[in-house]
Amino acid sequence: MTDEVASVLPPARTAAGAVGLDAIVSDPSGAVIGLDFDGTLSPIVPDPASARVHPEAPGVLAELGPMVGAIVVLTGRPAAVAIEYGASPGPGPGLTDVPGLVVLGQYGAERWEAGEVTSPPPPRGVDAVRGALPGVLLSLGVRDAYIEDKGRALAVHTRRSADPDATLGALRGPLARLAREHGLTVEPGKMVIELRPPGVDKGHALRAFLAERGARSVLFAGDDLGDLAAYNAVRESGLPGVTVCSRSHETAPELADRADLIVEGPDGVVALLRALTRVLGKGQAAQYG
Ligand SMILES: O=P(O)(O)OC[C@H]1O[C@H](O[C@H]2O[C@H](CO)[C@@H](O)[C@H](O)[C@H]2O)[C@H](O)[C@@H](O)[C@@H]1O
Repeated sequence: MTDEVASVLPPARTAAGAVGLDAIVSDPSGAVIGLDFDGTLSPIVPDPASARVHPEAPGVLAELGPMVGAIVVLTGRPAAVAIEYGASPGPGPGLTDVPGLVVLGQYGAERWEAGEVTSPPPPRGVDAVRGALPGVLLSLGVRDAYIEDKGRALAVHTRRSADPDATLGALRGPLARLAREHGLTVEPGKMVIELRPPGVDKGHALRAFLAERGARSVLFAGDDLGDLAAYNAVRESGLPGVTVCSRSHETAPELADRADLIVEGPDGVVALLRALTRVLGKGQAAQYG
């Protein structure tokens, strides 16, 4: 990496991360840029339905898209919801304006691409859990948790409860039992416990996407426990790769410990993507100018 590039891009904290950044900069058409949605592209807010993409993210991604192999959003949200919440509130671009964007939703079970969503039908256990969940919460005396119905998964949020941590603690065991009884798995996250079908995670999803695109390098940015599987996929791929932690006061220590690069929340992610766009734009100008 030249001194000029190094002065624009934030430095990696690990040797593997430095190799990954080098590979992306020197051969951008082989790079896959993977991004989580909530907490990474979209600031965390109390009401899950009010989350919206960082206003500058789609514009930066729209510039970066043609410079790299692919940009993929890997999220626990339904793919169509990430697209909806990724819309521009004003005249600027939204996520649908990012050239070639793919969104892998519900931890990789769903795919949005070129305006089309593909999604397998939810397993029967999800219906059973949907029916049982309100009664389970009532039996535990939990009246202030919020159930987010994602079609093929149900997320129980405690961020707006009177005591979010205590409520989360009280729910952990019973929700794990409920999930087990109906063949589902539990996905813990920031003030949320999700009951979802097993068999996919962000690691599977990223591995398959890297193979599909014949990736030669990879960067993945995330902020929560569900993103660790994608961090594993970056390392296990054997490709030069960079794991990025979008940090906040509620980031689990494992995320920051295992990240090659730490940035401060979605603002930091956007700044990193902008720096990458600048560096790659200069490279292209030098090549063709
Ligand atoms: O994989 P992600 O894109 O990070 O999605 C993970 C979960 O994110 C959402 O919940 C989180 O963000 C909410 C809005 O900022 C916040 O209120 C909540 O406390 C966070 O856990 C989403 O609601 C879930 O469905 C996603 O699975």
